[in-house]
Amino acid sequence: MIELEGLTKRYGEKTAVNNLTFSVRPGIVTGFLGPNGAGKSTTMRMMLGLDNPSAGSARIDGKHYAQLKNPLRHIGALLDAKAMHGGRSAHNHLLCLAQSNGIPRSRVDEVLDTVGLTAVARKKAKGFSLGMGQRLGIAGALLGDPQILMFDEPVNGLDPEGIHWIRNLMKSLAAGGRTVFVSSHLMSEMALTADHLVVIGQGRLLADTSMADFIRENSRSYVRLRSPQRERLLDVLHAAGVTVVEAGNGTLEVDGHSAEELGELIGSHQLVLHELSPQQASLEEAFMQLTAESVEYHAHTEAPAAPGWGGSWQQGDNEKGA
Ligand SMILES: Nc1ncnc2c1ncn2[C@@H]1O[C@H](COP(=O)(O)OP(=O)(O)OP(=O)(O)O)[C@@H](O)[C@H]1O
Repeated sequence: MIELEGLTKRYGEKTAVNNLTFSVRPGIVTGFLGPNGAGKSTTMRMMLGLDNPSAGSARIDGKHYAQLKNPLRHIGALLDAKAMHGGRSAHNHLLCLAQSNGIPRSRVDEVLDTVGLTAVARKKAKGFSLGMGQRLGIAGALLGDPQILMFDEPVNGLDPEGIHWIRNLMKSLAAGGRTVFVSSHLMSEMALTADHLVVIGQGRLLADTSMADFIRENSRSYVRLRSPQRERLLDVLHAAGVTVVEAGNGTLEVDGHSAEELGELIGSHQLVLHELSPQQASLEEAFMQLTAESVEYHAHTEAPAAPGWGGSWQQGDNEKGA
């Protein structure tokens, strides 16, 4: 269990993390979301005792990180996969970690096997691809067989097979009763992995809720209808007091009624339907909706773009090339 209480971090005038209070519970995967610069990494660093809070506290199993006797046995973390001695082999990197943390050396081969790096265990880490580096970082997090795992952008640089692997790894760690806390900007991946979400924006807590509730509360759900008897269908819906939005291409959208209710109503008038489908927004849409106000770095989309080119247009770029 991780518990934050009023956690705050100020850098001069800038409040990077602002009075965060939430808990990360065992047995589920908790996703940690926020736009760039929202304060996710700073929060994670404070949880691991790498940064001192300006106010408030972060507790790991009831203790500050610095009070943990064998920290790697309590919490394993992947923060920055590149933060390792590149001249060491994967095996030696993990062996050093094990020896300095009272972890049996037998764990080194076990975790190398878990992350699929056994074949390259004697190769120097500096020659590793981004994805291999991520796997080695994850091996380091698993080394002490901790009950709590924290991953900052773990799928960075991983190929589809690697992404699938880390998703299953996190789910199985949680299913085994561990606490799993993971940040990612890949919303589609987060939607498949996390059960619970903590969302922050400009350092403040915006949501602490289940994935299903988050999507429901921050997006519009509606039912999409298509019928070759469109005019008659509109008459039936209007007569029943149902508000309909015409979405183009003959498609109708209805808010506030379930697909079951609409199906019963339309069926009772013996109308033909080509589509009756409940629509739920994606996590990405719900996230954009919630965080729209707190995005720190917006791209400029107002600038005129060259025909057929979707990027932003800056005068300077043109001048440089002239
Ligand atoms: N050492 C520091 N000194 C000054 N400002 C900092 C420092 N570390 C972070 N910040 C600022 O604090 C804010 C939060 O940064 P942080 O890296 O925690 O955000 P993040 O949510 O992890 O972002 P990203 O998704 O881009 O990784 C940013 O505005 C950042 O510029």
